[in-house]
Amino acid sequence: MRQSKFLASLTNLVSPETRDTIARLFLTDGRRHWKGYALSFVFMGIMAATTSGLAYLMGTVINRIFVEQNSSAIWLLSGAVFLLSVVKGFSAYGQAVTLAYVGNRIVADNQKKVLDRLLHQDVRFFAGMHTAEISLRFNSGAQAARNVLNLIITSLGRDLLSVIGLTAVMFLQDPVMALIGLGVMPIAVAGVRRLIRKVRKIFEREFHGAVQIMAESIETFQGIRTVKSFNMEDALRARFASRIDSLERASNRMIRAQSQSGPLMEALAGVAIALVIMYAGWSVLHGGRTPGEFFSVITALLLSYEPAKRLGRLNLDLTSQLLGARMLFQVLDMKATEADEPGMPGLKVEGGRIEFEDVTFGYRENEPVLRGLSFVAEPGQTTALVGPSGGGKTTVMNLIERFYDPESGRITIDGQQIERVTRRSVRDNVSYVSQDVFLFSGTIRENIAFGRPSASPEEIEQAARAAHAHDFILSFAGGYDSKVGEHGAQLSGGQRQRIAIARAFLKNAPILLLDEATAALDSESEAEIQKALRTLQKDRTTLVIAHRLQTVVNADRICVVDGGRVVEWGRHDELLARRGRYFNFHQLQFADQRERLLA
Ligand SMILES: Nc1ncnc2c1ncn2[C@@H]1O[C@H](COP(=O)(O)OP(=O)(O)OP(=O)(O)O)[C@@H](O)[C@H]1O
Repeated sequence: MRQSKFLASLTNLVSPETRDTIARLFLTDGRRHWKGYALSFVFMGIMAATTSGLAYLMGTVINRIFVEQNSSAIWLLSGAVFLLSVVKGFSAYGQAVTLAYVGNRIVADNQKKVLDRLLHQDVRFFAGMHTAEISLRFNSGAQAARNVLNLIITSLGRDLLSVIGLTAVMFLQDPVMALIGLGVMPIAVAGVRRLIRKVRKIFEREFHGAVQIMAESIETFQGIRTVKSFNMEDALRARFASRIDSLERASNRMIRAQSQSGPLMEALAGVAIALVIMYAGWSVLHGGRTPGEFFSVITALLLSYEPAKRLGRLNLDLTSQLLGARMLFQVLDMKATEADEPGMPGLKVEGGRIEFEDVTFGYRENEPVLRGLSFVAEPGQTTALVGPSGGGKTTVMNLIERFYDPESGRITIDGQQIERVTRRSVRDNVSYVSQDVFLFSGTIRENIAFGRPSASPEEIEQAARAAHAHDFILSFAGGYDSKVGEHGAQLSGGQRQRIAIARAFLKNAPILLLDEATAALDSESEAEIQKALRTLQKDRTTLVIAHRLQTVVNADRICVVDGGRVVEWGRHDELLARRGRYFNFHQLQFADQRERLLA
């Protein structure tokens, strides 16, 4: 009972939240690497013992050499001091390297875990959190876990053991002097606790400021063409300057708050040393004490000053790191929003017939985008989705890919409801070629191989030929190994699309989702792409968001999507004859295109 009270009083020094975070870190990363930590603890023990030994020897040096004038002690004692210093140096090295190895492993492990967690999140999650915040959590969170553990381990190992050893030396030499020297410690601890809340608040603000600057800078550089063509540089410069300045002010406030413990510690150490000098001076001069004891205590006190200062600041230094660790845990604790139920079967595609039955879906609650949408895309045929902007065409594609699931209604492929099979199997059977092609920084070869990472160079080339991309790829000096630049910045729009088509050829999935480019390409490029797409569509169930009349005219079925429903469907001529929505839509587009041709 008494012991638990004692423990409670000790743990009351920190908040329950802090306690839980630390406990979790020790039980996970700490436990996993206990051998490494134990080894570094041994090194730290040796360091503490040698430091204390050095302080103890100081007393002997003064008494033997200076008071007793024993010349043989000179060699012995200087040899001992040298030896202790060498051992201390090596153990400091061992401790630093061991801790760094364990720490780097913890960072690497946590980064892998965070990445895994993030990859299990659905598209909705990424739409809700900025890339900058995700990457900051990814980097600083993982580092914070290491920093907390290392701070605590070094404080407990090196600093606390040193303080204990040096305190023992002080007590051995003169208990009264020791008590005077240590009497100031509780005041230091109380002083530091006051600063913690302040540091925490500033850190939170600093983190949000850093996220904002990172987010805006990413957007600025990604959208650099827009920035330049609208002459937005000056406005952006001013906006960045004010954000950066306020982050600078927050960092300064943080340093000020963190350093406020400095003057307090220095003053208290000064008081302790002055009191020891007063007492010791008096007792050496009048009380028959030897100067060696005095020197030993002063040396121990001076040596314990740095580790004691670090111990006093531990809680303060931990504050910001603990917040980082908590952010890490928030990511690690996220439920996988894309987890398939255990034991779910895979999708088995025969023809690839897609059916939407009365599907309702909205990205936000009570804001339906699809309102009871139904249609069928027959196997091996091309079904075109047309309709006004914002009508829900891309949303249909998103649901087939299972980026989102419908609120009600059923989506089936060959009779199997896609919500009842694994996401992986659905995506394995679907190729999506969108109008905004995403290329990863790397080579052209790597970007095509995204369609099937195990593909051989011959298969990659075959896919590129089918996509009418082979010739332009060879026209680059590096051929297939040419770099595409970040997001494919070094390729034209038409070239990027042909790379995307090559990816789809390589993937060879039975279902093809095609989001036709709206942007006008030059006619040669356009013709190449059309040819490539025609080959790609052969024998696949193709669902195409059509912007071109040509695609619509040739489609086996056209579905007019408006207001979240399919309002008309049929072949081109049937729909024209009906003189309904499609007819109007077609007239509008046709007139527009005629105008463009005449211009
Ligand atoms: N990620 C999202 N979060 C919230 N709303 C979205 C999201 N994506 C689309 N929407 C909304 O859903 C509606 C349908 O969008 P969708 O992209 O499906 O239309 P679309 O018919 O493909 O249009 P377009 O022809 O212009 O590409 C729009 O009102 C749009 O604002």
